[in-house]
Amino acid sequence: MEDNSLPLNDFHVKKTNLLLNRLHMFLHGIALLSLFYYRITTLIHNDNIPLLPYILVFITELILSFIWLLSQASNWKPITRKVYIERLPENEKLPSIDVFICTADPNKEPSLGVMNTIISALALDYPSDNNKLNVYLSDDGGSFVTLLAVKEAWKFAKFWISFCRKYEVMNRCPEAYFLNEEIGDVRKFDRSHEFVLDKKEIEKKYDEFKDCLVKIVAGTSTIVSKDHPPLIEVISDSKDQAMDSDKEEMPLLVYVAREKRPSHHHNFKAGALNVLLRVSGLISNSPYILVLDCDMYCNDPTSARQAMCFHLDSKLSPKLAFVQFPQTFANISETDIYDGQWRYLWQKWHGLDGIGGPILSGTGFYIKRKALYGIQNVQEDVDLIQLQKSFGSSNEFIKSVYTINKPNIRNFSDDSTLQKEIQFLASCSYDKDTNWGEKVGFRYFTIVEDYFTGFNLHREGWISVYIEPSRPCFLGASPISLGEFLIQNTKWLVGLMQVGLSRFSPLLYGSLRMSTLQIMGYAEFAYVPLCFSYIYCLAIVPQLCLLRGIALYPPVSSPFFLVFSFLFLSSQLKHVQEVLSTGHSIQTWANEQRFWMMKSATCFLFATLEATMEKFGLTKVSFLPTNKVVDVEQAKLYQMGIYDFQAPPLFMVPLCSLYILNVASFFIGLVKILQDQKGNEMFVQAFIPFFGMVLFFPLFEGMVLRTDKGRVSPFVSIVSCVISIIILFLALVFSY
Ligand SMILES: O=c1ccn([C@@H]2O[C@H](COP(=O)(O)OP(=O)(O)O[C@H]3O[C@H](CO)[C@@H](O)[C@H](O)[C@H]3O)[C@@H](O)[C@H]2O)c(=O)[nH]1
Ligand SMILES: [Mn+2]
Repeated sequence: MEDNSLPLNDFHVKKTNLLLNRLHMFLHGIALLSLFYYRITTLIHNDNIPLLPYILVFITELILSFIWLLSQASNWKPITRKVYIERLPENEKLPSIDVFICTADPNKEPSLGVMNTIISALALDYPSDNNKLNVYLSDDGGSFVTLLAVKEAWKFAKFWISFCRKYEVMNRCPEAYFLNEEIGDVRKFDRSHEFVLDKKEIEKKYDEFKDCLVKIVAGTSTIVSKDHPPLIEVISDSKDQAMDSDKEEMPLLVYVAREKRPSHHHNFKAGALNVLLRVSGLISNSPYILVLDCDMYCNDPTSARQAMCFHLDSKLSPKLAFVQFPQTFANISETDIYDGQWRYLWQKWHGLDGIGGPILSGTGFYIKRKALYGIQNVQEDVDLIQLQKSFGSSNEFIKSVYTINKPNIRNFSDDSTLQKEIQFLASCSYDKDTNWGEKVGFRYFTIVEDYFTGFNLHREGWISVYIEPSRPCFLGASPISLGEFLIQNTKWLVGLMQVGLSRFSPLLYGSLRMSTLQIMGYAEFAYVPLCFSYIYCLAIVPQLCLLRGIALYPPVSSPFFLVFSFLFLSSQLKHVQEVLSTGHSIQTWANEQRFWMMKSATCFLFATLEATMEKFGLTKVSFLPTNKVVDVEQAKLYQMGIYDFQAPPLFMVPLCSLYILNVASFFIGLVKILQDQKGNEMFVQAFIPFFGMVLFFPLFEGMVLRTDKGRVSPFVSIVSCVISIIILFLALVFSY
């Protein structure tokens, strides 16, 4: 029985972090003010300084300081949460859950991975009688391969689920289970003869399932259709039903391919999720929804119960929109050279949790259906026209909006009116002239539907919570090559910048409706791409001025030299402290620094350009799914912690050009400093390229020392050389 006196969850403020963060904030803030003072007074009193480089440096310092200021919101009050699932009410009293899984392209998202995600969701540790657990797959590729594969997955899942339940298996993703033999969880059973036999049997079934998938993939077209009617199918084979009457209850599994027409914009993942919201509304209509990307399998079957510890907490629940778990990845290498685990980001989520809730992060969250519908309190007296404007013209669907908590499972297969209605809800024009994507459901405005939907919910007064259990509840597949990482980051940053440049800018749209800290938290993400200006300036201007003997920073003998040194040390040491306190090594600090600069020089720049161009109607932004097919060569390099520089030249050329420019400036500059005896004035300007040169030593290796496939291609090296020589030449010839 539920014990009402004991809370279902608990949180505590991370006091040491809070104190360190605020101390850093205070000291670093004062140092920044001193820097501004130095810059302004030098500008006013010193007639000899060359204006252009000086002002460039100052402006970009201001931009970086602005982003730093915004980023302090997520440092303000970091908290961590704990749940007590043993205190949840008994199974019969748990609310039902719909799981939404999205896939878009069987060529980029191999079926085996997608099916494993589906199977792991079907096997969640949650009551599956009375349709407490329902899984919906959205297939945006509308591909026959996926439909056939789902049917096979369902057949295998029946055996798999009973195996998992019988032996209390923790890792319910079959591929992962058979890959990393689990010892701890089945210790009770591992010596039993029965277990050994059952395990052999299920492993054989899994191999058969895999063989079957291979055949399906080989024999079916994987073309992604952009022009097809909606297809919705409840997966179950009635033939087996009688035979299986003694077997366990299975969750419901529904395959949904929404209608696609070239003439209709499909709004990417947000569009797909909204179709699932509507379709599931007429079938299971669960009050809570778990959203998963097709490559994010359930690694801990208790995630639903963990989430319910918040959703069923009577104090939190009325305002709680979603419970966010971190995105963790199964395939991060030891060295994590591309910062694929997003350590830095999830730290921020703890901080945002302390000021109203984490940002929605696309996958691994349990969200309240009502929050997505924009109805905090159901008002019975709203008129139908108004409701149709909000939810579209399906009266059946509108009815479902008012019966969320009374799931009314309907037998889809025998009910042709229901089938028709669902087809209508999955049609590509249903959204048109309604509030879908604007005030209802996942929001369409940007390709980062997660960030923007969460932002809107927070703005409407909802809160969210972040829980990071020690055993990751979900594990995904991270990209493993530099190129993929940079492309993926650019995609996100374009989306964020789209918001930043629009009327939805958190600074405007959020004001009056959200707390200042929360606005800052959202604004940091929307504007962080602007840091590209700082990195470009820092990687070019001081170096060129060094060659010309122009000092941009205070001499070592000046008291302001201390200010600059302090700023550098304070930011680096703060980063080191965060890295160490989250259990990582100094190597992680270097990797994160390097990757942040790489992103700034490429993703941040391109995101700003693309979002600006879109703003002026010069381009159209689209959401291309990240490639999840593993290249063996790339995987090898990645595991060894060696950079794969075979990224698109568009990314590599800026990086290599800046590197060459810095190496050249450092050595020529050093000679010049020694000749002119200008060590005092030029110290900072020699230090900057030196730091870059050392930090980016892997680029030097890639261009000069390496001969393997992942080195920088000679073409990129030559183009970069030419570009840096031109810049150096121009800098030496022109006067400022
Ligand atoms: O038109 C589309 C495009 C994508 N997807 C699905 O969306 C998911 C995420 O796509 P992916 O290519 O893996 O994007 P990532 O860049 O890895 O995704 C991150 O960023 C997205 C945008 O912010 C979030 O939606 C994701 O949850 C988050 O993991 C995948 O399951 C896709 O199949 C669709 O269903 N329809
Ligand atoms: Mn992904």
